[in-house]
Amino acid sequence: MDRLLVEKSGPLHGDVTISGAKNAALPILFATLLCGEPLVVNNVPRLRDINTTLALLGRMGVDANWSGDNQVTIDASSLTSHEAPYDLVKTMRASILALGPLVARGGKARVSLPGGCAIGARPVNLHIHGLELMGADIQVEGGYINATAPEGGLRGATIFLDTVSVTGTENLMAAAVLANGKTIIENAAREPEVTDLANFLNSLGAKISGAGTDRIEIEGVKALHGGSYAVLPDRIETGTFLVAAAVSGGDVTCRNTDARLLEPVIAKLQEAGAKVTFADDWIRLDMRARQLKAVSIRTAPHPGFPTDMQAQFTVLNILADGSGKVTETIFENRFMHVPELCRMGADIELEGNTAICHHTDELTGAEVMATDLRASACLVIAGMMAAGQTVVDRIYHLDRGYEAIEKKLGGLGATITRVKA
Ligand SMILES: CC(=O)N[C@H]1[C@@H](OP(=O)(O)OP(=O)(O)OC[C@H]2O[C@@H](n3ccc(=O)[nH]c3=O)[C@H](O)[C@@H]2O)O[C@H](CO)[C@@H](O)[C@@H]1O
Ligand SMILES: C=C(OP(=O)(O)O)C(=O)O
Repeated sequence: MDRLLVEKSGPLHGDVTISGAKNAALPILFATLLCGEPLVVNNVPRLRDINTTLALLGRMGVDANWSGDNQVTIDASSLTSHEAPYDLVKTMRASILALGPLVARGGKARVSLPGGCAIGARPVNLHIHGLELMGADIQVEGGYINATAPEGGLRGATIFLDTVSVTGTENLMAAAVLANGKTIIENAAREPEVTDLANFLNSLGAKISGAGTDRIEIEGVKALHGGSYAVLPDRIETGTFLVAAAVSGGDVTCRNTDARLLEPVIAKLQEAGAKVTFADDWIRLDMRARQLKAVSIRTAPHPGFPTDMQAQFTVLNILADGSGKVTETIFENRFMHVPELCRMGADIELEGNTAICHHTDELTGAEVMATDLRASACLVIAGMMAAGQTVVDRIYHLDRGYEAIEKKLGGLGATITRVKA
């Protein structure tokens, strides 16, 4: 298993180019199952999760391949299988996004249940319930969801989501594109990645309105046509680099990104004392000669503070002056990074779903274990601020969601080496 050796860094300086968003690219790639004509998707990040998705699409008979550094070309004109098997699904929960498109286009789907993961149980009951309201017959057996569309295909329906679910909204929105009649999703997720998926599908002839609000309407169409689309920038990768710049006292400009995607994160960075400036496609954070102050955050669905930035702000707080409370409201077990940070000398008290983070004079390098994607990123940031060397193990988590993170941080002055297993 690959590991990262992270040395203590000085202030980070320079420019870093942000990749396309993993959480937009994944639903977009699965939604290509809806379309029988050729498609090109640009600004796709080179990630383990994307390769898993291409492999899954390949198993279904889709011709899906890299055709450029960050370009994927797809031909899903003939589907030869409607199954997403456990061996691939177990490595990536987002595989559940195959369910809606498969049952909408091919009339049936057999998708392995993704199971829980380090951050929580993460059930998919809302995905299943929504498809049932659209007329699908669903049986869960032997760890698989077996779904069959009714005679004549899925029917439009009004779906109230009990809980705001990002991939739940995306799965149902995608399925509704080829359903007969109108579907309304109430209490829909408003994340920018949901809007990006809607924009992609509309560019192929879908009729979706209201994406980005909590009420999405989809008027079903008979078929989608081919086209090309560029995935939006990764707001979580951007936020991770901004936090790394802030804790190091540096001056970093993130390019190929969009500040409008990061309003809650930028607001907290400014509250923490950072100078943040931005224009259309860049964000600069300047922390030189400024004092870092702890901030309290509470995760919430968009436009609230993103849970995917929670671990990074936990590190920010332990390195800042004062104490800050980090409250996690989305996932029941998303503090696995806390014991690892404490092994590096952090002073954090866990009380239920709140981590109370106190200023720590100096972190010390240690051998730490990455438990999930954002926890891994937070351990890399902590390692750059710790005396001596930090060894981050199990970085396959990191490779799921960050494109060449050690190279990008290296370009800003960090010393991080990947050791191949
Ligand atoms: C690939 C992708 O886009 N992943 C993101 C997506 O995950 P994901 O879409 O899996 O997360 P959800 O928005 O669905 O989860 C939100 C909450 O709803 C619960 N829930 C969800 C579905 C369901 O059927 N029943 C149910 O109870 C979950 O357990 C969780 O407590 O949104 C999360 C919340 O912003 C992010 O952390 C993930 O990075
Ligand atoms: C939790 C995340 O991803 P996933 O839903 O793919 O596990 C994440 O991107 O932080």
